[in-house]
Amino acid sequence: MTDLHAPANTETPDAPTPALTSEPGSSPAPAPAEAGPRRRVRIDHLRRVIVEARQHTAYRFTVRHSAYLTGGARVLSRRAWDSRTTARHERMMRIAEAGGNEELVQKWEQRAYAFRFARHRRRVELLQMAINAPKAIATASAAGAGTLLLLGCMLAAATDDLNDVLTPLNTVVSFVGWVAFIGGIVWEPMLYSLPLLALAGVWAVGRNRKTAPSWALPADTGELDVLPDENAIMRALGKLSIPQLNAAIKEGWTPRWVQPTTRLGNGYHTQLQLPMGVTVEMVNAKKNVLAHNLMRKPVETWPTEPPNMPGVLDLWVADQGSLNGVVPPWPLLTEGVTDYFKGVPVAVSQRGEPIIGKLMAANWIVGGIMGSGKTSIVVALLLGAILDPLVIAEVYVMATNVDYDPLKPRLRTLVKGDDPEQLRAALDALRALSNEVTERGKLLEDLGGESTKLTRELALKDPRMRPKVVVFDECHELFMSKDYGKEASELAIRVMKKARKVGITLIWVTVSPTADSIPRDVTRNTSHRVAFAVGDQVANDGLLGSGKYKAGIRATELVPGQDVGTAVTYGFTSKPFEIIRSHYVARDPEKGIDEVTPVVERALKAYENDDGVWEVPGTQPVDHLADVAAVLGDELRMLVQEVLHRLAERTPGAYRDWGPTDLKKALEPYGAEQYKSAGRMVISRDRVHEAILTRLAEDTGDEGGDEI
Ligand SMILES: Nc1ncnc2c1ncn2[C@@H]1O[C@H](COP(=O)(O)OP(=O)(O)OP(=O)(O)O)[C@@H](O)[C@H]1O
Repeated sequence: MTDLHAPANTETPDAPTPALTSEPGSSPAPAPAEAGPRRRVRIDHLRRVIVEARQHTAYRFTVRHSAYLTGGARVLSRRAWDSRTTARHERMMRIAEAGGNEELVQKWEQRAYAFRFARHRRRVELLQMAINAPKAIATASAAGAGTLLLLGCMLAAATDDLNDVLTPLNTVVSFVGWVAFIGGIVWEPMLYSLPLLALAGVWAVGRNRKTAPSWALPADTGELDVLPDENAIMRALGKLSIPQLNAAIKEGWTPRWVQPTTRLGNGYHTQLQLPMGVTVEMVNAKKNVLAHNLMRKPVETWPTEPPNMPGVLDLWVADQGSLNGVVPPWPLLTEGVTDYFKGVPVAVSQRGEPIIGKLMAANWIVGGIMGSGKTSIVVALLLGAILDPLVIAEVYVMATNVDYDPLKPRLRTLVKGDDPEQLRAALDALRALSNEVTERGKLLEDLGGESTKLTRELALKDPRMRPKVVVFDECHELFMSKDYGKEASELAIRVMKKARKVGITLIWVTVSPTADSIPRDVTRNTSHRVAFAVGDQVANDGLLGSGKYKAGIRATELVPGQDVGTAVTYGFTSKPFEIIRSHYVARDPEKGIDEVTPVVERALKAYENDDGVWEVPGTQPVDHLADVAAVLGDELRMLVQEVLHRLAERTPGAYRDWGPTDLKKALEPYGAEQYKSAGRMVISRDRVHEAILTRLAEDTGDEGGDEI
């Protein structure tokens, strides 16, 4: 028993099975474990040879042109097949069915039926013709011969020569003979050249459709793709691997260009209607590929859906590298005062236009990872704010840093640190603000009369109504505090809801913009949202609002360390979002750079000498008369629309939103407003010049009066 079982027991799983064992005397078969790597080495080697062969020009040339031929033949045979059968109809039905479009399915079904019916009729007619052909040929020949003989008889009668009876018949016969002779000569070369012509045609189709593998195609050295025009966009969309989009393109979809590609700021703007079954969200999910296809960085490519145009893809593609250029210096760096009620310059848009940060009736949230530029934009905003002598500024930084130290002389309060003591101070500030908004509300009622919100005149009337800017930096420390967080959240929401009208601006700054660290209602009630580079979708939507990431509004695409000072924002313009590049008021004590302190000194001086009167808000004094005169140039008269257009082009920050009424309001005091001429509203150059001269005379007169 033991012997019988012994061989079976000695077999190990690795031992070769009897069938695989080698013949006695032959070399042993290689172990299966060794076969794997060797085969892999051979495959790798083969793969390398194939890839290296692609480098050879002759090889690429051969493959390319052969592929043009086969590809062209494939395209043509497919076209032929499509035209002879109902394959195209079936395909369209499948697409319509997949898109749930019943109506379209039925339409294609009807077309397929009509096609089959017509084809059947054609075939029946052909068959009928083949049956009738011999009879028809015989009849035609007999009729022809009869006519020719008749002609011959008439000829013979006219010439009195019997031989002429057959003359017409002979002429026709010899003509046919000549045709056959010429045909015989031409036929042979034609027979040989026809396949060549067909081959050339097939090759041309293949070349046109670029049917060769991409590695074999000639290198495209053209710069064309850099311009994101309609063709480039179609090519880019076609390579997004969105099945519904690919199917539509394959079936010859041509989009409706709602807005053909036009130059807009530092980029190009296009709007197109997407085909059925393709949403803007689907395109957005492939935004990185789209950017790549358009030879841009994701942050330079902005596919969005305009709020009032469902199904339309709004695509703004920035110029390559437009985010890398230098941001102009802060306009108030060396001179100028501001007006809290008109806002302060903080950035330029990606399109190069100045961005004015609103303070009145605005609240801000600024977020982003460490070192992304949060403090710098808030410092620029604060510097702008304190350049208005009316503004009271307070800063609570719930961390220990020196970022706001240079502003201290002009700040009413600067609290720094994340100990309970400082958190408590921030909470107290919120408590005080909570009372203040109520008080200010009452004061506004008493002082304001008709006015529903604080104005400069009211703020000047009563020191208790001076505008106030309060910064809470690293505010998540306060909101997440076990002891103070809950109360702070409630107070923050309460203050923000009432602060708008009474001239209090809250600025929340955080590195952690999640629902746990910032109460949802704080974000919801914030008008100006600034997202510098953020780590993920949660932080993105925490700052910009829920659903923004999905809609393609993504600060996650800003590259940390590279896009410092660049932010995706909401609420700055009427657009669904705006990319801004903030001005940087530099300060680096180690390098001996300090642009902040001189501005603070200027602000302090203005504050101390404050007589409540200053010339200009914003960056530059805006002189409407001078600006209108400048855009009029040498024109005697100009249409109002043209003047507005030129003003907006010249100083977009001041005139972008202007309409005819604004223009009228600005020029009316000088008697230079628009009037009707030949049925159209125009501005007269002479009137504007006259107004400037009158103003000048008045100004000089005033100065002279003072001197006396
Ligand atoms: N707009 C800008 N242009 C150029 N450099 C900038 C800009 N903004 C910030 N920087 C540079 O980035 C550095 C970090 O900026 P900032 O302190 O504003 O970032 P932050 O997000 O507040 O960082 P943290 O969270 O660590 O405080 C600055 O010291 C400056 O060198």
